[in-house]
Amino acid sequence: KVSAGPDKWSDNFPIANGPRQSPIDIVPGDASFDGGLKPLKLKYDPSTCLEILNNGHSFQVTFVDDTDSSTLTDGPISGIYRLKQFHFHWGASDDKGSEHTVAGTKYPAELHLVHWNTKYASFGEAASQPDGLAVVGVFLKIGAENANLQKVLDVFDIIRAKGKQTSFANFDPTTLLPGSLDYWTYDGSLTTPPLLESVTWIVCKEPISVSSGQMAKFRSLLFSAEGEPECCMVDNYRPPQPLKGRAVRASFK
Ligand SMILES: CC#CCOc1ccc(CNS(N)(=O)=O)cc1
Ligand SMILES: [Zn+2]
Repeated sequence: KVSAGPDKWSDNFPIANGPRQSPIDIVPGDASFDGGLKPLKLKYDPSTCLEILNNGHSFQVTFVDDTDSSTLTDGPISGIYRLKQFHFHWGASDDKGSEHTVAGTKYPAELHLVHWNTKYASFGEAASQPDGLAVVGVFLKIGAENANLQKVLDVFDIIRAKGKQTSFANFDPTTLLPGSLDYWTYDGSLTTPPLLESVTWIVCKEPISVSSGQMAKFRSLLFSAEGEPECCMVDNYRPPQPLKGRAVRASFK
């Protein structure tokens, strides 16, 4: 059975209409440069990479998060946030797919690296706190084939259907980051249910490349489980939500 789309989420998750929902349209001209923002410090240990899973609304690569081996520090946050997983959002065609937009521009896909604040005992505990999570967003732009991304796409045949997972070791998410770590940051939420308003968003200005053929591979995944009518996993992005007076800060001029 296909789950209800973003317009229906407020039925079960009233926070969908809350004051700090994500994603948003980032308008560079409205962002204020903040010289107090530190450079992002991302330190990932490939040996913490565990498995890759089709969870029915995206695919995610999960990490062992019982030590401070893969962390996000500095940037707009204080303390240590541990990498839990990364996943993507994409469209049915190259003209859409990202969750955040930049002055109305949609990218074909967006990478999310999800981290939780170690001042809390676990991801689940952190996810219910206003400073509990930090998600680094990276846009994908059509261009050269991305060899690092290809390592992830190469296991898609094994996780094609909802609920399928396979071990996935020694992958370094650093290889999916752009050359510049200039970013915009604002207070937001998870973009999928439970839509919790616990995310410090950190959206990189510079996209990484993906080829059109690689985007087609994303679209070969299924929302449906084995034995169900096949439903291609596409358009798994939430559209931009009202800013409701929030400030968007830029780490760069
Ligand atoms: C509490 C809870 C829970 C489920 O954990 C997640 C983790 C990531 C996400 C994806 N959210 S996003 N797109 O904002 O990174 C949703 C639920
Ligand atoms: Zn996401």
